[in-house]
Amino acid sequence: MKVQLENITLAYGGAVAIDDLDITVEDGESLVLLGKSGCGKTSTMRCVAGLETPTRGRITIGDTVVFDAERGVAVPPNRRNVGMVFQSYAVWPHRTIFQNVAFPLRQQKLPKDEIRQRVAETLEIVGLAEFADRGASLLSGGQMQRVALARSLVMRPSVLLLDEPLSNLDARLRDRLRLELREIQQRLNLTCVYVTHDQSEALALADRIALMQGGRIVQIDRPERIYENPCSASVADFLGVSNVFSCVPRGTAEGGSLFGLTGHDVEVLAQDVPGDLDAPKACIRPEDIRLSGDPLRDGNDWLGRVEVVAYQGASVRYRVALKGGPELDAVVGKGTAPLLEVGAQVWASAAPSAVQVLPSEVRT
Ligand SMILES: Nc1ncnc2c1ncn2[C@@H]1O[C@H](COP(=O)(O)OP(=O)(O)OP(=O)(O)O)[C@@H](O)[C@H]1O
Repeated sequence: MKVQLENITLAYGGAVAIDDLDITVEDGESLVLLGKSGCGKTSTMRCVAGLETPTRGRITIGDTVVFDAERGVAVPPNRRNVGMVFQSYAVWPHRTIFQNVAFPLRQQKLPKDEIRQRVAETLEIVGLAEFADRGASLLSGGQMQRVALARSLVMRPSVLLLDEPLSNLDARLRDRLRLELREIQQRLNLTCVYVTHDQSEALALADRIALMQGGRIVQIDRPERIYENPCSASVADFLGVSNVFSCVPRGTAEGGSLFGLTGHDVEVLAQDVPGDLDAPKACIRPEDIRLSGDPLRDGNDWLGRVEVVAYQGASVRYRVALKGGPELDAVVGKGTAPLLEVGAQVWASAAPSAVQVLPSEVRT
């Protein structure tokens, strides 16, 4: 079901945690709230669930207004039909998986047959069908999180809220469950709001990402668009663009605008730079840097020395100290170039279209 937040403001004492927020989550959409610790992600989610009372604004789920500060409407959490999954699993260890998942349906006093059928269906969805009678204390972290997910799904919620549900799991399991979650969300056409501070999780799970800073949304868009067109250097930095440099304009040159990197002798040529930028920064994604023995002569070529080589399996990550300039990160796909050694002299090159000159921050 569609979820709409209008002008939501939430203050704890005098401190504003959410500042006049407007978001619409479309029916069947997975919206990820992404941002640094303390930017207001969890508070936003708790407002939707009814666990916090905003100071101002209105929240609508489907056609029902569940909160309206002006009209004094505040539907209690248990009547909003909102499912929640947290970082801590909150699974009862002394009960079986079946009992854990059946619990909310028993609370609703549904007939036994219906409970059995709905729990079985839900365990099938999360891949735990054959574990129904197992004691929950015998489960791994990943299985526990699946039980927690099943316990929410079994209620057939209008919207599912997930707050860093994978952060207690090890990296491999997190990767696997991330894909499983996305598959379940898409198959069931679930409306989801997912909170994370992990940009790769956000990119993988979102139909749209809402990037939050200081209780406000600074950019909201599809993952590929927000990654390719961040609105500010701080958003680019947060999304993993590790080459972000302060710069000053040096006029135009053939093929674009020229910028000098502050504190260095290096210049960069960039395309499509908006005029009059406040505290401009040049941002270059590591995968857009090419390393080779010769200059490529298509815009930007900088001579450098390989300082660090980190083999990552599918790719190799290099740190290159530019002559007279800063260090650059470059990610080179497996098999696209011979492996370089620490100390090697290389040319680092980037097309002007790969250099984005952005304001340091955007005000909303
Ligand atoms: N119960 C509370 N009382 C007072 N201040 C709070 C309370 N809960 C949150 N805050 C403050 O509100 C702001 C937003 O917190 P929130 O938990 O929503 O951020 P977050 O983005 O989810 O962070 P994290 O990723 O660390 O969970 C923070 O400054 C936080 O310190």
